[in-house]
Amino acid sequence: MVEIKELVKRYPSGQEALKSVSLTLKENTVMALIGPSGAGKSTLIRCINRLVEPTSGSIMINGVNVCDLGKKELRLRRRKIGMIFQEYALVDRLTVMENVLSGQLGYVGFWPSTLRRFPQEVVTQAYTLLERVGLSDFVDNRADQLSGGQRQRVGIARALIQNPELLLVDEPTASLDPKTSRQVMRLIVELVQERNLQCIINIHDVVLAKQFAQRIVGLQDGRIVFEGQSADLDVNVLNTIYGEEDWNISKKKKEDEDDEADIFSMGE
Ligand SMILES: Nc1ncnc2c1ncn2[C@@H]1O[C@H](COP(=O)(O)OP(=O)(O)OP(=O)(O)O)[C@@H](O)[C@H]1O
Repeated sequence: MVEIKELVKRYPSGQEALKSVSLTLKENTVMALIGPSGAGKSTLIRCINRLVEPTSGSIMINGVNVCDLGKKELRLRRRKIGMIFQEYALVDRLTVMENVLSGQLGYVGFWPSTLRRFPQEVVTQAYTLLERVGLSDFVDNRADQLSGGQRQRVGIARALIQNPELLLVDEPTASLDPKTSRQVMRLIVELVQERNLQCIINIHDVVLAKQFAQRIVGLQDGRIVFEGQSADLDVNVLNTIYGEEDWNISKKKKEDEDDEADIFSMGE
């Protein structure tokens, strides 16, 4: 379980990106963080594994307050937190297999120059994960030979090889086409369920958030302005989070024109 209490982040510039944020996340749950640009979503995700240092408050992950951890303890704890980034953060010149194995470096402790230096069970686990994410035919391909969707799948396998308890996912679909975005979101949700993980996804696409996350947290100007189930995410809630907008109409309607599709009811 993740329990965040009264989390504040003030950057040295004086910008208060998080203003007393509190939330709880249980196992087997995907939580989507939505909100306008600058609301504090990335800051919140990065505070959880202390890539950004919180100013005050507490972040309990399975009973441990990560804000209290010293350098060494933090390094150990981070092994239990998988991170999936927007731009994949793969090493282009390495193969798919080497990129996945690099997720284990926290455990192995140094960069083994050949696969043979990784314990056999780790290499076997990497093969199993690559099969699970649909990349068994690309094991030896260089990362820069892959499509965006395939690269994101490598990123997912790399995060999972550390056997994390918590997955932090930052804009996983930002550079992907709509179909690939859905496939990546579906894969993440399935893996969270299969492995009984907790998962927080920072995502701009509210339709994907509504379709794939169970819980939604809406941030605005560093504060939570909505927390609920995805079914509760309706036009009124969108107005609260992003400000007034006619979410279903793309242009002014002529009198005799048919109603436009209700984009936001997709998948309901
Ligand atoms: N390193 C930094 N130093 C100073 N201010 C920062 C820093 N990083 C972010 N901020 C500020 O903190 C606020 C929250 O930024 P953050 O990136 O967390 O928002 P976000 O919701 O993730 O935005 P986006 O959706 O555009 O990525 C913004 O006002 C931003 O300018």
